[in-house]
Amino acid sequence: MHDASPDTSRTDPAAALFDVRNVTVDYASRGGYTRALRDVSLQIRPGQAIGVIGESGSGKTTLSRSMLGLIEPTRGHVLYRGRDVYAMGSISRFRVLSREAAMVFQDPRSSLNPRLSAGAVVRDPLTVLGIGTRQQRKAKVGELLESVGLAAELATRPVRALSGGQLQRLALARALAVEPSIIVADEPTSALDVSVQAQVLNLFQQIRARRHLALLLVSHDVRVVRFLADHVLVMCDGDVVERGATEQIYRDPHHDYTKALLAAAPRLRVQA
Ligand SMILES: Nc1ncnc2c1ncn2[C@@H]1O[C@H](COP(=O)(O)OP(=O)(O)OP(=O)(O)O)[C@@H](O)[C@H]1O
Repeated sequence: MHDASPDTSRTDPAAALFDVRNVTVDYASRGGYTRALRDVSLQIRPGQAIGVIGESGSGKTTLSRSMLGLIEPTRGHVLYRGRDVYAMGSISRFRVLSREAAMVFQDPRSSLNPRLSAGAVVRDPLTVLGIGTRQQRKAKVGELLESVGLAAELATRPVRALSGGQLQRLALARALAVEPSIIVADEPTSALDVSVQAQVLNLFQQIRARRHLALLLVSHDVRVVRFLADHVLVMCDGDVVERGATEQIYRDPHHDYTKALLAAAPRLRVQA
């Protein structure tokens, strides 16, 4: 395996946010099982952006979900700041991970409740986790909307009245509400029009830099990963076949699968 990354695994585990150790996930299927992940290890440190690329079915989503406490590994361990996620009770697992690791999904139209107002969407995680007083939550919603480039007045608008780009900004504001250490984004721009994809990618980049946020970015779109991630994991049929610093992998891929994946991708134009 080509491993150009000095800090994705094996190095000082105490400093990692996530430390995924030899995780295997099997799904039961009729007459047997599907091995979605095979002995996968990785570490994510504060502020680090890791991209996971691979074709459909390669195990990207299973990896991110197992890190978020949603799919228990068949073998191996997921540690968050040194604590084994699946050794915690389900309530502490929820409390720790929902405060520390926030998700942004592919399609905000299906992940956000269309009947809620934009403000309620952002306020919800604060209310559920009991963060701040009512007044503090209200003020924070306005700040969060503005931090993702949405006018604070949008707080009263229903979700269904917002555009795709506005919705993904809203999803990011919701994710930021709990002041997480890491954002886990699964195909965050693939449901958006091409014209707004670049804006949303730029926003992710700015917010990450401003808040020193770590990012786990799952995408089949290798251009998106190149733009946002410092390190890349290349997955094929549940295996990590290559990993390393993004530019190194993109300029000099070693594995045939990575070469094919990169060769198939068109160029992405993002204004800096
Ligand atoms: N709930 C499930 N039950 C059974 N098999 C599953 C389940 N979820 C995923 N799989 C299988 O596990 C493998 C990995 O799937 P996964 O969704 O993690 O891949 P992916 O790379 O995220 O794909 P995509 O880009 O299409 O979302 C695939 O073979 C898939 O069919």
